Amino acid sequence: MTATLIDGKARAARLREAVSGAVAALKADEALTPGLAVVLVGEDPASKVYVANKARQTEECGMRSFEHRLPEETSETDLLALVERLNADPQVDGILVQMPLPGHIDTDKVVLAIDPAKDVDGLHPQNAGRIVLGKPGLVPCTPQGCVLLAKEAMGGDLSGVNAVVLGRSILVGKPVALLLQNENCTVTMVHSRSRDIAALCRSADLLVAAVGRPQMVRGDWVKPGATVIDVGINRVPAPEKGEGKTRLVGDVAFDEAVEVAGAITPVPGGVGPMTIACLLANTVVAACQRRGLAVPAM
Ligand SMILES: Nc1nc(=O)c2c([nH]1)NC[C@@H]1CN(c3ccc(C(=O)N[C@@H](CCC(=O)O)C(=O)O)cc3)C=[N+]21
Repeated sequence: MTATLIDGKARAARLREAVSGAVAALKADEALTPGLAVVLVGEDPASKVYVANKARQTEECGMRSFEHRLPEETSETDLLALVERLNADPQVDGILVQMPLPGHIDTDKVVLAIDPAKDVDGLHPQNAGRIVLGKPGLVPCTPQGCVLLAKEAMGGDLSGVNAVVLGRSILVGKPVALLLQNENCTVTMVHSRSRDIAALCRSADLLVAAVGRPQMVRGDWVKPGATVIDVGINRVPAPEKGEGKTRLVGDVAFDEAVEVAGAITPVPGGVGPMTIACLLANTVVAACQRRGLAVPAM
């Protein structure tokens, strides 16, 4: 038995189509063009690629993209001043400050400075708190993408599903667990101090792997027929492709898990593309909520 592949690329393309439709309607009915500002500090090559992809897809959906590339040695004061300018700019509906920031900048301070109404990353404590309370707000993109892919694979309704979230990071594990609880799953959080991690994972009908350890989840950690969402994007050496080459692998040993699972996300082409699509959707949500407009279905 081999698992069904959950096509994150296709699901993300569908979400972007919905975003494009919503943007077209906002332009026609409200003379409103949502805008997303992305801030990149420094020269990290992977971050540069992501930021370029975000800008391109923002424009493809009919929105405005504002890119701010700052040198590595930018001071915290200057970055905070830019965030304040973007907070005050009426053309900017969403603000994303690409992580990780250089070591001399206090990331928490920067996140706190972003207007929660423009926090399309969903990282501000006010938005994190709204998830805890089960209230609508701006939901972090990768966790939202995980939920959408799980729903796609499990017939649209996650009520009563036994879900295990491996990893408890602020960026993914914790918010995914909260979102799944809001979807009426029974959620177990598994982390480095958990006892018998493999057995806990094997109890899951929905397993979300978000630990950042390449191929940690083995085939025999997966319950036969389970849905597996692999959040990991790890670059590992690939000598078989040639000297110095690398490839992307997830937190799941895909070749093993695909033989056991009912459905599984590939890496690449799984959660990654959903993250960016959810960012675009959040920009539309932010643009509408800020103006008291109804948020379109996407
Ligand atoms: N404030 C902030 N928000 C973020 O959401 C954020 C961030 N900082 N810093 C970096 C991480 C990483 N991230 C990814 C998004 C899409 C792919 C993606 O589309 N990946 C493709 C493959 C890309 C490749 O080939 O390298 C895939 O999985 O198919 C990956 C990684 C967002 N991040």
